[in-house]
Amino acid sequence: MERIRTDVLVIGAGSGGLSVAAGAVQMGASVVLLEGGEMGGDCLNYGCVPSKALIAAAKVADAQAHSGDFGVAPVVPQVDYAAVMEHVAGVIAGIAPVDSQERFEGLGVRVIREYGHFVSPTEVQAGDHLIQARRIVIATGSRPLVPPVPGLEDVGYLTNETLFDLREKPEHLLIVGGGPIGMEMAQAHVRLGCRLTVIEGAKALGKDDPELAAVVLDALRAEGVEIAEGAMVAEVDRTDGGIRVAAKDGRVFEGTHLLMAVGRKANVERLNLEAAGIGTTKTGIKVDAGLRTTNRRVYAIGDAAGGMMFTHVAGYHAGVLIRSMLFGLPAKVATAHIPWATYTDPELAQVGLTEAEARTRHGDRLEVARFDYAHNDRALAMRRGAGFIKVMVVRGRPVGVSIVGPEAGEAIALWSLVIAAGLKMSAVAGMVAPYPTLAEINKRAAGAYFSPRLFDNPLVRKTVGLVQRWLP
Ligand SMILES: Cc1cc2nc3c(=O)[nH]c(=O)nc-3n(C[C@H](O)[C@H](O)[C@H](O)COP(=O)(O)OP(=O)(O)OC[C@H]3O[C@@H](n4cnc5c(N)ncnc54)[C@H](O)[C@@H]3O)c2cc1C
Ligand SMILES: NC(=O)c1ccc[n+]([C@@H]2O[C@H](COP(=O)([O-])OP(=O)(O)OC[C@H]3O[C@@H](n4cnc5c(N)ncnc54)[C@H](O)[C@@H]3O)[C@@H](O)[C@H]2O)c1
Repeated sequence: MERIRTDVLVIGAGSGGLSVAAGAVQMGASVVLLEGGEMGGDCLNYGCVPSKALIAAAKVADAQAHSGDFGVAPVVPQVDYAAVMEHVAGVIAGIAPVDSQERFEGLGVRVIREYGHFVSPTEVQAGDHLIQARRIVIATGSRPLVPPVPGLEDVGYLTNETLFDLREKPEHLLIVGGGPIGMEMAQAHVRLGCRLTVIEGAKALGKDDPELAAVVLDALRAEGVEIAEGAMVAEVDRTDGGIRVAAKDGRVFEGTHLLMAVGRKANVERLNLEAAGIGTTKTGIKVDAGLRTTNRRVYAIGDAAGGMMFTHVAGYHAGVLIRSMLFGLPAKVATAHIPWATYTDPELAQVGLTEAEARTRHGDRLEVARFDYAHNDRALAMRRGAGFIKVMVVRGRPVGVSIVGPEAGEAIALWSLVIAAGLKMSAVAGMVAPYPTLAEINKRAAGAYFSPRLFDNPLVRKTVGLVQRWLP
């Protein structure tokens, strides 16, 4: 057994763990990084990167099929599914060097390719290594949650960890779960020529504002995705031609392949947390506002901490930790400015409170400013005028923004800054966006907030009248 002493031990080399390791080592700490699976974690290998690469291929197919409106003869896309998946693998391979063992060793990190588990409050064993660390960061991520549905294990099913290994196009893909994974993969596959059924136990895209989710669901249905809501899966079995899924209310769905996308489970079981006195919650490792676990020397970040499960959250957590672990400065996580986006077409994006949440919290003080993509010239030039922005404003400051429309995920970033910096709507109104851009939607929403105050205001009219009389 090799004994190692280090300042910082990071368990898990995904989005969160890599950011902590890179930051800590470059600021002078000695760092050991453990990874039992693939360097880069879920995002690079089975999550964001492959899903967005697949979505990009599907967009190309969709553009071929719908080019007629632009005066370019449409064609029925000839999709080589295996080649599409090779494109996905190629994108992963292109990004992989940034997350690789070689790169991190080059930075000075000691990388050990083993799963780790606690043997005491300050020690972790990984293979033949016993690592004692002043600070330990758990960044072990999450895996697909697979519910104990009768018949499921016998029929064989896909998850995000196996989907991108497929090389034969599914003829009829059944997706259980209408969250972001389910809806992104549904649209991508229907555009690549699969039949598609989403079986959702409650409401599809249920974590988003229902008014915005409806725009996305309508678009997916129009493209041929069958979306069954209120269909909680009860049983699964094999038929001659494929797979049958029965819902609790008696509805039955048949297809050739089954993708389970019903949520995530934090990776905590392997860690032997009891040995370190680290507590858990229903969703992950218990942490305080500074991401400290119930063991003061140990932190948990990213999906393992069980909160918002996004790559940019794991990265944000890493930044907060660097501040507190390396400099001993007080640092707390905030959530009000954390955006998320679902990369369907149209995209769905949110930061801060939804309208319903803002109404509950702020009551009559809430004002909602809206603007439609139907009045955004760039969107019209692209024939993509469906969608809108809603800005929830309290006393002149945005407390939440919801956007559905083309590239909504790009547009939401500005509002994260606005909320993080506590800026007012006047700051957004004062910005100049180049014409014609989709980003103008943000300024126009601010304009929509101020226009009733300026245009229908008797005081403003009277003042302007007076000033005009005095002006030479
Ligand atoms: C299909 C899909 C699409 C997604 N798309 C997006 C998106 O578009 N945008 C977005 O922001 N987020 C997206 N996400 C979420 C995103 O992938 C995660 O939030 C992010 O990867 C979390 O980072 P992490 O560092 O917490 O964990 P991970 O990236 O999962 O890394 C954890 C690592 O720890 C390792 N590990 C686990 N246990 C141990 C142990 N005991 N010892 C050593 N190593 C261990 C694992 O092997 C893994 O490599 C998507 C997720 C999925 C599944
Ligand atoms: N664009 C992005 O940023 C992105 C994309 C994909 C995933 N992610 C991350 O990964 C997480 C997991 O995504 P997800 O879509 O798996 O989970 P999710 O929890 O967001 O959605 C799962 C859906 O499955 C439904 N469901 C649960 N049990 C069911 C059952 N037995 N039968 C039928 N339906 C059932 C739920 O009602 C829910 O709508 C997301 O919450 C997000 O954090 C992010």
